[in-house]
Amino acid sequence: MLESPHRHPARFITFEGGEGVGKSTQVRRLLVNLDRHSISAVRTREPGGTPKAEAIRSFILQGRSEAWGAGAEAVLFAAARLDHVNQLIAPNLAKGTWVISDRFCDSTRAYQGLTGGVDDTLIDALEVLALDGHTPDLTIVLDMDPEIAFQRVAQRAVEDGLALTGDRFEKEELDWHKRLRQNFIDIARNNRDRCYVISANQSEDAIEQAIWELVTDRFPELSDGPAA
Ligand SMILES: Nc1ncnc2c1ncn2[C@@H]1O[C@H](COP(=O)(O)OP(=O)(O)O)[C@@H](O)[C@H]1O
Ligand SMILES: Cc1cn([C@H]2C[C@H](O)[C@@H](COP(=O)(O)OP(=O)(O)O)O2)c(=O)[nH]c1=O
Repeated sequence: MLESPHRHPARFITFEGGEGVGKSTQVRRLLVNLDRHSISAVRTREPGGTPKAEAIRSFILQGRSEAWGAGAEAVLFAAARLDHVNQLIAPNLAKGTWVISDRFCDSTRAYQGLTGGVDDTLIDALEVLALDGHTPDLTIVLDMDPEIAFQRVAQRAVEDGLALTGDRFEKEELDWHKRLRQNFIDIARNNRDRCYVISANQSEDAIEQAIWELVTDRFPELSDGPAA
């Protein structure tokens, strides 16, 4: 494997959590901070990230797979992930570029597994298949009350003059989102070496700072300061 200019392997970081907790916002901010430290990084998302995976994303989020059930959907998310790993994640890491993904495998475990009732055995097997050894080096779980997250999303839609339509999963009831929140906490507890929970109920700047402290603590090569 090639190494980054800092002579450390490129890192793979994922963001997880419920709807509207600020994942995309913080992924963008992390990219800016990495750039300031001369780390080359790509931003990606799931489901999606490659043309084939984006095709699966549209199919699922438009609700066309809903009748197939959570098990088949878990397989579809994994099929998208397999392409994403093979075509984007692995090649970038191999050439020394960090990869920052807005959602990854923990979303399948939280949504289709713990919430959708798909058996752990299938979720585990799909994870082995799709990741092909590319377990994230760090997973940041953004955590907050879903009611507040929805208010943020609604507020922004009003400000932008947009209708609040919502995809398949955004249309679920509040209780469903509360269970989902707990699922992400449980996943983090079961993967303490990889997952860190950060409160998303803070200003964007405060969350960014908490994430940067975590990332620099985890990857000491970043503490060298910005490259000249
Ligand atoms: N810390 C924050 N405080 C207030 N609003 C926020 C914060 N972070 C993000 N937002 C706003 O909340 C909405 C959802 O954020 P977004 O990053 O798209 O979340 P996600 O990717 O988790 O769905 C956006 O309108 C965004 O501007
Ligand atoms: C990656 C992944 C996403 N999802 C769901 C979570 C979201 O509801 C949706 C992705 O839509 P997206 O618009 O990216 O949601 P958000 O902005 O909240 O991150 O797909 C799964 O159910 N399983 C998965 O494996």
